Amino acid sequence: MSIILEAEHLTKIFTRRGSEPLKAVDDVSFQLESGETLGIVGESGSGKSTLAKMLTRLTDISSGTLRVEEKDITSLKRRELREIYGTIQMVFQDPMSSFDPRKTLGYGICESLRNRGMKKTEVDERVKQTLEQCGLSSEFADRYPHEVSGGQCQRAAIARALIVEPKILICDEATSALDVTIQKQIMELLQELKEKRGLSFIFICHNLALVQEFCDRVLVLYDGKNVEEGTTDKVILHPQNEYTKKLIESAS
Ligand SMILES: Nc1ncnc2c1ncn2[C@@H]1O[C@H](COP(=O)(O)OP(=O)(O)OP(=O)(O)O)[C@@H](O)[C@H]1O
Repeated sequence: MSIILEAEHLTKIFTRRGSEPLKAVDDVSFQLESGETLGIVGESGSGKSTLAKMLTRLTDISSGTLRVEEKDITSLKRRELREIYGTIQMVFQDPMSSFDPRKTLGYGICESLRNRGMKKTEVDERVKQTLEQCGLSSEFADRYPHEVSGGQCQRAAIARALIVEPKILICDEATSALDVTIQKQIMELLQELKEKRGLSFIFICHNLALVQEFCDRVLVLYDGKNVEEGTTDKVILHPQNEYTKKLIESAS
């Protein structure tokens, strides 16, 4: 297997006028293999979302190096990032707020393709196909975010991420806002996409049962630091770090 993403000593410091600088992500290093699912766990405020945003360059990196398919993307400028978004995409926790309420889901899903100058007929066909792959009929393209359920909206958000045919999907609590049955359906969809497309996943989730079911390896963040990393069974069944032990105890 080849390494598709490599984080070396990633650090994020938030500075705000009138308050002490905050190290939200502190010297985090890890590798993601092609086709692998890496879970990132940790208590609220441990830096999971900040790390996810660094990996997609939605937030700037204070120090360290980030490579995607061996290309150093640590300091790429906004306009240079378009190429990277063909490889790496993100799905957020709240699907409703990730779509513009005044635009149809179809409009939101194909935005990145339009920006690439693809023809309208081709774009429409891709939207239809991708929606169907995500378990929604093509008529959902004409609906507005408030006209669909949370689960359907998350499927549309996954379609929007997949339409550019990325290799890496970062899911930041992508099922946390959904009820248990819908959560299970979305997990099945992600599993199917993983098998069919050979996608690599970074799966941020506070539900350790889901992490255990879905992830090959787990990284534990505590106070912005990578305190433990290993295969899912090793970390969850035989944790070494005291903090990981507490995290697992509190979840069971
Ligand atoms: N834009 C920002 N400016 C300043 N501080 C921030 C910013 N974003 C996050 N933080 C701080 O960074 C730390 C890590 O936050 P982050 O959202 O990454 O944690 P998390 O593990 O994802 O938490 P949760 O599970 O609750 O979503 C927190 O102390 C948070 O207050």
